[in-house]
Amino acid sequence: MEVILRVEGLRKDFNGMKVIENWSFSVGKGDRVTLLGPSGCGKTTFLRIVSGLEDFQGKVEVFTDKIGYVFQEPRLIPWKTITENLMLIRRDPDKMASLLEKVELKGFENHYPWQLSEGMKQRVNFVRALLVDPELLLLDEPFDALDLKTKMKVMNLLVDLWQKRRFSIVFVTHNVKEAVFLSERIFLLSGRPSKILDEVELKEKARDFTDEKLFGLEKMVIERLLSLLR
Ligand SMILES: Nc1ncnc2c1ncn2[C@@H]1O[C@H](COP(=O)(O)OP(=O)(O)OP(=O)(O)O)[C@@H](O)[C@H]1O
Repeated sequence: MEVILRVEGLRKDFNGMKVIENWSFSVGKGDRVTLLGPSGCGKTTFLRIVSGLEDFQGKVEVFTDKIGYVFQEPRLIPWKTITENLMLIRRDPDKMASLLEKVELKGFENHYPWQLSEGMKQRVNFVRALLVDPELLLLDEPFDALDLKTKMKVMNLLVDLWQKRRFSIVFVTHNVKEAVFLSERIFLLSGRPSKILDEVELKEKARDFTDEKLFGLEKMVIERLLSLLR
């Protein structure tokens, strides 16, 4: 397996408060991995560490500089239009137009963030991350602001793009269904200070959000989690 991210003995504390406790795992090229854990267990902190925004103890090796980061909230510059926000990342009008069309934002290029709904801004957040043709895509619970229909569209877009380009995905969330739908491997995290309790490998994949397989897989992960937390 060609590794894109290797984590060994990772620890993180903030002023003596232990957050991450001895995480070790690797993510291969083209892998889709989820870190599933409760609020406050260090999921965002981990993505910040991978992006080089946070110091830490242990070893974290990232074997690409093409990282796309979809933040939990859109983080757009309010006084710049959608086009201007995206151009800050990469000047590629064709790619930008094609991605905006895919997330149904064609026609909103010259709008300002305050003129868009939360869900629309979050879709711009996705476009911004995909614009760099990432080899490693970091997703920080980015679906919460999206209504069900839009969420399914954005997830299907991600799956389509992944099938074509086979970038690696590291998704952090507390949502079991989303984890099961978007990844093949799920690391189950404890509460803070968070440890990796177990790793679940999903041999089957659900076709879409209504596929019965999804509910079976979700149930299996929930049962595993409950047995670990007992
Ligand atoms: N810069 C910081 N200074 C001090 N404490 C911090 C800092 N950043 C995060 N923390 C603390 O570290 C812990 C983990 O935060 P983090 O945001 O990584 O959790 P999370 O798992 O992403 O939570 P959520 O699912 O609610 O987004 C929290 O207790 C948080 O208060």
